[in-house]
Amino acid sequence: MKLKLAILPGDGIGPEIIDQAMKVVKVVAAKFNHELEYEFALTGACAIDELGAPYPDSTHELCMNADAVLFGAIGDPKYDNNPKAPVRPEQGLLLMRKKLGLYANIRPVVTFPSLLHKSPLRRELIEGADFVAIRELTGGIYFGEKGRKDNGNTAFDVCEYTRMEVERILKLGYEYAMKRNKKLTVVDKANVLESSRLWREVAQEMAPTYPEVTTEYMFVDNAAMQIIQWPKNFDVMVTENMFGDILTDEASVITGSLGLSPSASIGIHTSVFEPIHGSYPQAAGKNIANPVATILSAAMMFEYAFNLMEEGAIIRKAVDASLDAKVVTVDISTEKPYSTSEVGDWIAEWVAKN
Ligand SMILES: NC(=O)c1ccc[n+]([C@@H]2O[C@H](COP(=O)([O-])OP(=O)(O)OC[C@H]3O[C@@H](n4cnc5c(N)ncnc54)[C@H](O)[C@@H]3O)[C@@H](O)[C@H]2O)c1
Ligand SMILES: CC(C)[C@H](C(=O)O)[C@@H](O)C(=O)O
Ligand SMILES: [Mg+2]
Repeated sequence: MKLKLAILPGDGIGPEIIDQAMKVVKVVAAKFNHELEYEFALTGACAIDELGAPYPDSTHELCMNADAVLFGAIGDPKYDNNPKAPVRPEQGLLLMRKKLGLYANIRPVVTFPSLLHKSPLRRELIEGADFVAIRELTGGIYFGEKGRKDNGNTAFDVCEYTRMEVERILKLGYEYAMKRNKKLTVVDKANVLESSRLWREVAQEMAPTYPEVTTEYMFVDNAAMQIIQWPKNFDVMVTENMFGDILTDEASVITGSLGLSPSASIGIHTSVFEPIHGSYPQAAGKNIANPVATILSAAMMFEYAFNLMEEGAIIRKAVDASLDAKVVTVDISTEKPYSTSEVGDWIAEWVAKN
């Protein structure tokens, strides 16, 4: 099969982790006789520096013409620490999501048997935890009207959802639940927010269409607690943009490190595969960041964008083998940590040999 990819490394640790994922992608493509075609493009702070925009038109065109996009991370402290910056790297990510129609961000939360001791949570609570968080990605407060009034002394961000946006993401949630353990948890703040009440209303209307699925409603504050107290009670969780952002960083504590959490952003025009973490600027250029989230995002790319399940599976097996063999970065083991590139090499070699 021909695999045409757009590769967007981004900022900070982005280029280092994308290098490792690409080592693995190349080995998998060669092993299964796929024709791999890929091109790199700028996004984030590096794109602002070089081309004056965080998601330049040339990058968008490349993404539109690709079968799938592999994305690293964006963000730079020079913008994080300047609330008055007129243009920001994060705007590039949001614009990419909007322009590619990436309405659903699938964030699996699965524990790794050899890392159960790494989580601050008790083993018996997390052993066997396996759920999927589906985060709405192109609506809500991220994309509502925002601004200042009263001479800049009052600021506002509007949270808005249309029925169509809610139906679309809930439908995906139900389809996931049907393929899994038939339980859907709709997370909202319907006791306070009107936008959440629309979510709950639409979910209540849709639930009878999926009689085999148990629909559960949970307020987001409660969900934040239950995710880490009883993670095994979740099967598929669906929620709005910002709640999903926050809850899934929290959920990474179950697996042991934010550096292990991959995602797939399913789109109308193409799909983007990206770790859930950011550009981790403190680690940039040090060859210490965990590349596994990005490597597992590449596994999701084979599975979701190309329906190549064996290719995804071998990457997952290689990652499991690396964790079993303790070939891990410093966030997992401070005893004998491996570098980012050593972990990438080990996983790529394992795929080649097995
Ligand atoms: N999708 C994205 O591109 C994305 C996501 C989140 C944050 N950001 C941006 O990244 C920058 C830094 O944000 P932040 O510090 O809040 O979040 P971050 O996710 O970059 O890092 C938070 C912490 O998580 C850990 N971590 C993250 N990635 C890791 C990895 N691969 N290996 C090991 N440990 C890892 C580190 O302890 C780090 O201090 C900001 O500019 C922010 O806007 C971008
Ligand atoms: C950088 C930021 C815009 C982004 C988000 O909030 O969606 C990030 O945190 C993520 O999870 O991809
Ligand atoms: Mg986030």
